[in-house]
Amino acid sequence: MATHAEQLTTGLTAPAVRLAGLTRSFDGRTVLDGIDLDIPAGQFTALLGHSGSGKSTLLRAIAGLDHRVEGSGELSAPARVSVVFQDSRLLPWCRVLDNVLLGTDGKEAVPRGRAALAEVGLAGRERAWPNELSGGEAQRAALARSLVREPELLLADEPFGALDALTRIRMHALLRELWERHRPSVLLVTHDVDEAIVLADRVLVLDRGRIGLDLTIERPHPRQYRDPLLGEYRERLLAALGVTEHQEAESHRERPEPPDDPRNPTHPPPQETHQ
Ligand SMILES: Nc1ncnc2c1ncn2[C@@H]1O[C@H](COP(=O)(O)OP(=O)(O)OP(=O)(O)O)[C@@H](O)[C@H]1O
Repeated sequence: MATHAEQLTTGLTAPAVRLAGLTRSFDGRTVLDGIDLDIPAGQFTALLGHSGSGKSTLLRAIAGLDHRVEGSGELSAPARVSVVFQDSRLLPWCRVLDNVLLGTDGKEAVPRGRAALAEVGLAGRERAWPNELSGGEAQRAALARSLVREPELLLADEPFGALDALTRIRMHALLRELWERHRPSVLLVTHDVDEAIVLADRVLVLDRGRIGLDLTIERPHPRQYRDPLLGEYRERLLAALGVTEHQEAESHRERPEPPDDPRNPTHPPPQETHQ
């Protein structure tokens, strides 16, 4: 198993991520059971799985945050990796721009930070404190913080999981737009089948420590949430998760009717939830 330092020196290779026999156990319980996976450079991939199936464990291993990954696995990742979590992890004592610039240096960092904030729709909020931001705005700032590092690989662990449904839909559009502009490889961990199908070009299902389904979504973007041609993918993913349509609908009953085009919501702009 390569150390993360070794991984960092490997630079950008194709594929962006290559896992071979990746294994992780906790107290003798195997969570990741010899995972083989290539993620080509520039691909937008989503990872679905039940709670506790090991999605975050896999993401942490790829990010180099877990040094106890076992097995004869080989893990290569590109040099610049950014991770976005469900909570924005902004430092409360730093203004928004300073949060975005954390860990960067050089005189060009400040304009890059400002540009990243503008890209996520937070121009003018540079001097705000994190507690003055809504949940959605804080996640926008977290995305700006990851963008400023110009990542070759963006790892996102349920980045929209704590947001209300309308804000989530707007963030889907934003993330996809950012991907189209910068083309990093993306691995998005999510519980939300629709989020995976609308955003990603490939959806993986993690099941009993292995990749149980590896599905390429062949529909052009922007995708419409109610596109009947996405229905077949949805059914296959739900079947792989062992979930019925009814159970899935019950799991997020609060979800509003989605707009047909996520970039052009027909709903009035929602007020993003304050933390
Ligand atoms: N540091 C740890 N020590 C012990 N067990 C752990 C640790 N980290 C994860 N686990 C266990 O590994 C399993 C997978 O956890 P993980 O967080 O990767 O799942 P997940 O698919 O991301 O779940 P969720 O969707 O609920 O976030 C769980 O059973 C969890 O309890």
